Amino acid sequence: MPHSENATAHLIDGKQTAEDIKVEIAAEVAHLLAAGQKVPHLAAILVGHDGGSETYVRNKVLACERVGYASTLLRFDDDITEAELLAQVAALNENADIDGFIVQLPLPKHIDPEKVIEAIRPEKDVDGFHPMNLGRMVAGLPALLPATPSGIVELMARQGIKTSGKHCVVIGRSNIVGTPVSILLAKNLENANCTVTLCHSRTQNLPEIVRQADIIVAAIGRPEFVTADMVKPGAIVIDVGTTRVTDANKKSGYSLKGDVNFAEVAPLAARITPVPGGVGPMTIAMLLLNTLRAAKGEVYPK
Ligand SMILES: Nc1nc(=O)c2c([nH]1)NC[C@@H]1CN(c3ccc(C(=O)N[C@@H](CCC(=O)O)C(=O)O)cc3)C=[N+]21
Repeated sequence: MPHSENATAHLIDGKQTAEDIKVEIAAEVAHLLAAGQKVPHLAAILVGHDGGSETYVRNKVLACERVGYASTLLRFDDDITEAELLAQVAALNENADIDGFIVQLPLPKHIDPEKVIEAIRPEKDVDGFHPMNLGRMVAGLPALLPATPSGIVELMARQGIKTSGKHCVVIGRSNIVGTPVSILLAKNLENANCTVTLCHSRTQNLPEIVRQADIIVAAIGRPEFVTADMVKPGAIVIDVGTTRVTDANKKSGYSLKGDVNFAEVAPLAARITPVPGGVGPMTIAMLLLNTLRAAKGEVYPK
């Protein structure tokens, strides 16, 4: 179905799909309550005052309220020491009421994110960033899966996009998105079963490789990096980018730009995710799902 006439008819509605998932989670929470059990409890650590991080963490807390979870937000100034932050992580590890927690990234430069992530108990690591969860994911063992990558797989599955056997080109090799999504897409998870090519900043002939993709996952963090000349007509385009750019016409003072030049690429694509309203809301829905799985001891029995 190449060359769509209507620029919105072929949008992949991540916001609606995330809503559907939240409704399913809320029903499970109602069951837990009816059975006299405690509701899942998600905690988030936010260090500093990065505008984007504040928005995402606030969205996560709001999403908890929506599905009936308990939530705790721990805020610290960006002069918190690494030792203090590690002590906060240890306290959440020990707190039996907390089922899962995240430490919002990025962290200030004087704090080593790897050290902080490794300090999180794998069974409470609802971001799926701990090496234990990453290793289990790679090995195909039950694991808490990172939210954006599993959200991308879930989104395509729920939108009826057939990915099995297709060539997926992932652009970007970050620990949070590019690397894990390339692994998940190659697995049988939700019948993903893609043939995956992972491109990055050192890739030669990148446009030529991306043009071979049936499915493009753009996770570079550079606004409008993917242009029309890189897209095969009829491709599926998943845009993971959410860069804030100043925009005097917006009340907030900024607008969100994806990694795909939407105006150019949308007319070529069979299906495409918008920014906002695509992958972002799915990330939050999958975080909630991970929290439920952690609370139920699904991956690491309690
Ligand atoms: N420990 C940790 N875990 C993360 O999962 C994590 C993180 N750190 N650091 C930053 C990135 C980014 N991220 C997003 C989550 C939701 C939206 C989202 O909901 N976006 C909305 C728009 C929100 C807005 O208006 O800014 C949308 O695309 O429709 C975007 C980005 C999670 N991350």
